[in-house]
Amino acid sequence: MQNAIGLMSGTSLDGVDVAWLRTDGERIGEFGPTGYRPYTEAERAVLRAALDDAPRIRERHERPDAVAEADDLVTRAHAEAVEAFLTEHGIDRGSVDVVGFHGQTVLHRPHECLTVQIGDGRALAKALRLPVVYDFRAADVASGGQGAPLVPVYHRALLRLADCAMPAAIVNIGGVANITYDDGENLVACDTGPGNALLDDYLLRHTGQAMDRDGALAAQGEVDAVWIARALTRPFFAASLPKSLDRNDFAALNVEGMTLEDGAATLTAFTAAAIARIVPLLPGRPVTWIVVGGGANNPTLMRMLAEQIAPSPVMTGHDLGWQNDAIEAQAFAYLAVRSLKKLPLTYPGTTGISSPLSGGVLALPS
Ligand SMILES: Nc1ncnc2c1ncn2[C@@H]1O[C@H](COP(=O)(O)OP(=O)(O)OP(=O)(O)O)[C@@H](O)[C@H]1O
Ligand SMILES: CC(=O)N[C@H]1[C@@H]2OC[C@@H](O2)[C@@H](O)[C@@H]1O[C@H](C)C(=O)O
Repeated sequence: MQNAIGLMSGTSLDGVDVAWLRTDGERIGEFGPTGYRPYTEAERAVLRAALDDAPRIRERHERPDAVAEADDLVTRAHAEAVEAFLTEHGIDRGSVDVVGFHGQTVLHRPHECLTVQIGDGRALAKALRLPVVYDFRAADVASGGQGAPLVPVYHRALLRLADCAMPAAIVNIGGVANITYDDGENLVACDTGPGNALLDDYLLRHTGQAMDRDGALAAQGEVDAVWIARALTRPFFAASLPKSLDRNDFAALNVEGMTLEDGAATLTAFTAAAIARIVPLLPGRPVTWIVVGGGANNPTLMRMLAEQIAPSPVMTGHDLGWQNDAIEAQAFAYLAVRSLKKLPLTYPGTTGISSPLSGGVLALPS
């Protein structure tokens, strides 16, 4: 078993999640503390500017304009996050075997063999004086895979530990939402559509708030079912599995003519309806549904999803005692250990590659 620290900066652009995990890359030995280092408003503005400039990237190592500034920022924020985490929890640096560093995705176009995660793994290894595994998506995309989602293999380990009724589905609702389906034999996964990013962006534009906290606005609005039916005609929803998304693939959809409450309700319901849309494409109908990620903290979204999935009950990871907001960070700790052991990170059912594939790049501190 190895002691790993996982780091995730997700598509919500809210901050860096940190998690400690003990694992041999197969089984979860022990969960540890978790941490969070939020981005400041100024840092978020730089990351948003990087998302705007990233579509100019043609080769994955290019860092045009704001992307270069964001690259340094992401490395620095992660180094700070780990240092604070080690201090806060009294973790001896020498006891950490590896750090799994996802970085920040600024562009994801697997059909063009292009996925870009910024943040410098080698600089982070040097700053932390620890081995760092980074660039988890590149090998998969280079082999013709979607390069996402990567968490399914960790979700499978969580399901085994929880001993859930099969088939089971874990739905992660971050900026983008994704699903892992596990029936004990098949491991199937894909992105499902928007998670919270469309709603977050809408709230930011209209209220200056970063999110619809506790789904309060959406709870007061009316869902525009016609708008949702139209949005669901986009080709992504009819496409077969596997499939993945860039954060901004749905950014052109807007609810600008609606009241603020109706717009929030409609975008929230769109996330739920898009998740339900995946069910007929899965090998079977899940009997266990577990929601993880920030979206699980939004009761309006949870209610709308439960309506879509009924009669199966929908739980959150909290209900199972999981550290719900740190699961992706734990996943990158787990994937880092798998990478060191050259175990597969991705499978034909999760990203569409032809055979199970390892990935990640190791940077040593010196
Ligand atoms: N109390 C809450 N009420 C409503 N929404 C919430 C609440 N807490 C978190 N969220 C939503 O969850 C989002 C953060 O989710 P999460 O941390 O899973 O995203 P992420 O790490 O960017 O994920 P990913 O990489 O999967 O896109 C916030 O931006 C917000 O939209
Ligand atoms: C390209 C990219 O960074 N995708 C993210 C994003 O956020 C959620 C969803 O879209 C998922 O596909 C992925 O993140 C998680 C960690 C994953 O790869 O499983």
